[in-house]
Amino acid sequence: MKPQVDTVAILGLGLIGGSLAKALRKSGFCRRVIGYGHREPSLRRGLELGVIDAFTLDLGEAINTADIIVICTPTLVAAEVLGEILPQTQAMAEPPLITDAASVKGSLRDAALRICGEFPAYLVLGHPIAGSERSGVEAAKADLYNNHRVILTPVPQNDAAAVARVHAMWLATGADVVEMTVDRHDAVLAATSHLPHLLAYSLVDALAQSAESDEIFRCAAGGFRDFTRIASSDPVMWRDIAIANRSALLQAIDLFSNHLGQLRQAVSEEDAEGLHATFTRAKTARDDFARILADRGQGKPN
Ligand SMILES: NC(=O)C1=CN([C@@H]2O[C@H](COP(=O)(O)OP(=O)(O)OC[C@H]3O[C@@H](n4cnc5c(N)ncnc54)[C@H](O)[C@@H]3O)[C@@H](O)[C@H]2O)C=CC1
Ligand SMILES: O=C(O)C(=O)Cc1ccc(O)cc1
Repeated sequence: MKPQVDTVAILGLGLIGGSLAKALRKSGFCRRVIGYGHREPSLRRGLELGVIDAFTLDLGEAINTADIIVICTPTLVAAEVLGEILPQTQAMAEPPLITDAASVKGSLRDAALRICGEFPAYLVLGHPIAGSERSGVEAAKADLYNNHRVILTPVPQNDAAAVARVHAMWLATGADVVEMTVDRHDAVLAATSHLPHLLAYSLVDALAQSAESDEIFRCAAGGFRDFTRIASSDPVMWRDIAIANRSALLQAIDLFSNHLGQLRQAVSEEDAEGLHATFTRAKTARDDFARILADRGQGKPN
């Protein structure tokens, strides 16, 4: 691909930023990818691994040299980083395009409004729906976003050319790019991602604290492993997500608690018909979901 921009700067070179850097370098979307962060060792490691072309510990340098800045730090840090960047870019005649990969969008939209008064045309919020329970630049993979969704959440104040450029950047990684409102994004992700992580952490924590925990974990089967894989995810990342998306997450928790309460009652009353109906509905929905994933090339249809 002929380079569409000169420099992309990745702020926070971990799994998500490192994977984006690798994918962009492989695709040729930009001439070079630079890393910025507060920890030199992981940036140096990124350079050794060929994830980035260069790095800087100077935020001003990253802002002044990049055409696109992608914030890939934990969610609450991303709002702080916007607080450092936007006062500088607001004073520039031709500010770089700014985007991000954080898992919650409303908290960043609100931070941008607080900092700038009105939403900057050149800030396009986004979220790749791809990742894993692993973190850090060592886990970065060039094909992480291939055949995965990226959700952009443009607002009316956005410049259409800025949105198109972020769209093109993610397309270059092999992703399928869709658009959604900020609030819809946060409600959907609360239900499909933030609640499942909370449940996995909760189940593992509850069992780990019980007196028989050693025996429970020794005897657990594949279903327990599948259900709890995401409880190995980074606690800082998920603490930030739970706080940043608390309002939508509380609604998802309440919906789920209510449903679990009904299932509890069905078990207690030996309501075989009710249990069977619930499990059948869920199996049909899960089988449909598995087929959607298989059609997108993301797994087997089961
Ligand atoms: N891990 C996943 O599966 C996914 C994560 N996300 C979101 O992407 C973002 C990054 O997640 P990961 O790459 O998994 O985390 P990570 O822990 O692998 O990487 C985060 C990076 O940010 C750096 N960092 C922390 N504070 C910083 C600061 N003040 N200034 C500059 N750099 C700083 C860290 O040193 C680290 O290199 C998070 O907002 C997360 O919610 C989005 C989709 C999937
Ligand atoms: O590990 C998994 O299965 C995930 O669910 C990855 C993930 C984590 C956070 C996101 O905001 C999006 C995707």
